[in-house]
Amino acid sequence: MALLEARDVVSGYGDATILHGVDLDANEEEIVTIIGPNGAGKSTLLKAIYGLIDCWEGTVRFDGEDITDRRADTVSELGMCYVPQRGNVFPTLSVRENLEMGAYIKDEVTEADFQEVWDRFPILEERKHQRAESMSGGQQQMLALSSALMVDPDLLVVDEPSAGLAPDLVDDMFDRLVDIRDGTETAILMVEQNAKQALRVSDRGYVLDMGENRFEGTGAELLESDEVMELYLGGA
Ligand SMILES: Nc1ncnc2c1ncn2[C@@H]1O[C@H](COP(=O)(O)OP(=O)(O)OP(=O)(O)O)[C@@H](O)[C@H]1O
Repeated sequence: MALLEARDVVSGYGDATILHGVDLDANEEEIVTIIGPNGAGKSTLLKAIYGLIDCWEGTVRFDGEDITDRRADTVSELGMCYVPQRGNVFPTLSVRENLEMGAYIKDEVTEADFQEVWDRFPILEERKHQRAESMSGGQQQMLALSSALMVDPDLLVVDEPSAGLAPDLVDDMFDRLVDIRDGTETAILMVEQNAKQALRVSDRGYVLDMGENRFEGTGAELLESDEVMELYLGGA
């Protein structure tokens, strides 16, 4: 059984149906990337999985449990954390305070928890007393990921980890996601616009278009598919 199983998910906003019966799996310790055109429903799918919007039809199971109708905060307690694309840090709090907020569902935060973050992202230790808003986009993204990791999730759901990064920092961000997966055994489900670069580090990927599954396969299979390349990856 997969760690995450979304089946026939139908969802949207108001009376607009955006997802028309989408399927998606993520296995333990996998990096899974959803790609597709603007407006395809990628972010909406993450929100429906995590419980930020309702699933109108279909089911979402996580770690064997039906979470279809669970609210996002209770999904976090089960071990799934979500990092949105925007507004993912508390701007006026310091780096350290942000990490404390990230760990809110833990009974106790130890210095060892912080040390893990400092070891992974030394820049965050250097800036631990600075306000989050004073850091670069990439540093804030590292902080957002680190805050989510404070509760040792089994699955990290990330909406566009490379958003707003300078092009030469994008591959570095993906390498860091691989390090996180390898170092913490956390599976990662992400949506990405930098599709080719994301698929290179992904175990598996999905192409979503107009709220429907179009293609799925290993990262390498999608990159090698002429059709996917032509239609969704901007040609060879
Ligand atoms: N809060 C909302 N209320 C109403 N419609 C929304 C809302 N959020 C998104 N939509 C609409 O849902 C559709 C899918 O949006 P979504 O953000 O899921 O697409 P996406 O594939 O993530 O796109 P992008 O790659 O551009 O971020 C779009 O038509 C969008 O306008």
